[in-house]
Amino acid sequence: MKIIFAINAGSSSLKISVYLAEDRNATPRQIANAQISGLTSQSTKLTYIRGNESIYKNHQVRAGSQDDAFDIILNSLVGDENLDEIGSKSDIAITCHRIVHGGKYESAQIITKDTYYHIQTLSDLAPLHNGAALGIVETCIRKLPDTTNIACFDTQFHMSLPPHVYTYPINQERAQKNGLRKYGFHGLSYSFITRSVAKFLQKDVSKLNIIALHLGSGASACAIKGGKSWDTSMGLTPLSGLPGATRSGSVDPSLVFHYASDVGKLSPTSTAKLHISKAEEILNKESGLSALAGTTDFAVIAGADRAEHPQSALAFDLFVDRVSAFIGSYYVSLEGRVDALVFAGGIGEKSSRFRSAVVSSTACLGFGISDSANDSISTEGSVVQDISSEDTRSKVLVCQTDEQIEMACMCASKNELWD
Ligand SMILES: Nc1ncnc2c1ncn2[C@@H]1O[C@H](COP(=O)(O)OP(=O)(O)O)[C@@H](O)[C@H]1O
Ligand SMILES: CC(=O)OP(=O)(O)O
Ligand SMILES: [Mg+2]
Repeated sequence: MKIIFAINAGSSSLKISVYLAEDRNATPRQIANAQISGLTSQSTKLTYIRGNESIYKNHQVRAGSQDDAFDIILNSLVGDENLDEIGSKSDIAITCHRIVHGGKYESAQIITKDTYYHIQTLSDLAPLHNGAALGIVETCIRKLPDTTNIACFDTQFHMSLPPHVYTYPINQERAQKNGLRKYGFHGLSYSFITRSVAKFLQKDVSKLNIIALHLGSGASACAIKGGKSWDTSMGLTPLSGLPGATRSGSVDPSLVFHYASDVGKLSPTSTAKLHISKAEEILNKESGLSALAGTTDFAVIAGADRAEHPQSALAFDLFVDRVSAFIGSYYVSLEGRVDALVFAGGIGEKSSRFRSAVVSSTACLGFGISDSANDSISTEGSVVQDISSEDTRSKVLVCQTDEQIEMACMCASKNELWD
């Protein structure tokens, strides 16, 4: 029996789930889940569930960074006298970390000095993520000396992208030398979505074709063909593709040169560990929905009165337009053989208004939803919920994605951790 900590440092949230793993063949059982959300907004909130009991729901806390959030959650979990399975920090046998950029790693890696330094060299390619996640890895090495740290990569699921999709039309010698290609992210989520939707539709994973949308603070789309990633909207870094809470998504690459005279300089928040230019800072942290609507909270954007808040209406319409364009593109690249369109991530799971707008703008592809099913999605309900209308050509589903259980399963099945 082992206790597994699964840590998911997103760009606006920190989510930690705790599992008990009986042996390498059993699915780890969740015993607690804690998350701090709103790290890019003024109000950070803690939600903590032990077993089936809600201990805190949207409880205001002060956390300015992923590091602060980690300290709060670790203290809540280890300090909880009623969480019987954890007597002390040394009970935590395995800690898995979601590392957004894993370069060419094809499987989860036990974190040694070498893997740590390699992941650090990739930090410039995931400026909102790798550095923050490595900060938490360092804290775990210091505060949980008995745990084995494992890196689980967002990029792994996309290793199946075909060459004509992952190649950029640039000098190929330079591309290969510098690893300049489409990597794709949110892979732990897409891997979970693929397994869960195949089970829901009672289809063999290897025969499943879906268009999946992971729409959170970072947003991406993925065409999944025969259960494998076939195309995805993020690229070398998580900046390209769809706009995010603070990210521009794809823009004309020349825009950077027209923005301001000093965009090529290092930004003031650049450090010895992370070299981020002013241009990268603007496009990653000062753009996206927040630049248009003045908030990163999509519930506020979707709920705003269109006449009174035209900026929110613009942000909403622009996001619908960009998401719909990827659905159209992926529908074609899957040759119209699409079992389901799947919504996931904070926005995909919680905004019925957004799902409705996207499905109506892609109705020409045969997608249709039932308004009553769409309005009654419950985040406490089943993992996959069906919102399709009777006459839809492909199913339209909502999946409560879970990157933490994906990591816990990946790690629990590693033989070397049980020997
Ligand atoms: N009730 C809601 N309606 C619409 N959007 C929501 C709601 N609650 C949260 N969100 C959006 O979900 C996003 C967070 O999604 P999540 O996938 O948890 O983020 P992260 O990218 O940090 O992992 C926030 O940017 C917020 O705008
Ligand atoms: C890759 C990425 O953008 O992740 P998140 O949405 O969790 O910030
Ligand atoms: Mg996320």
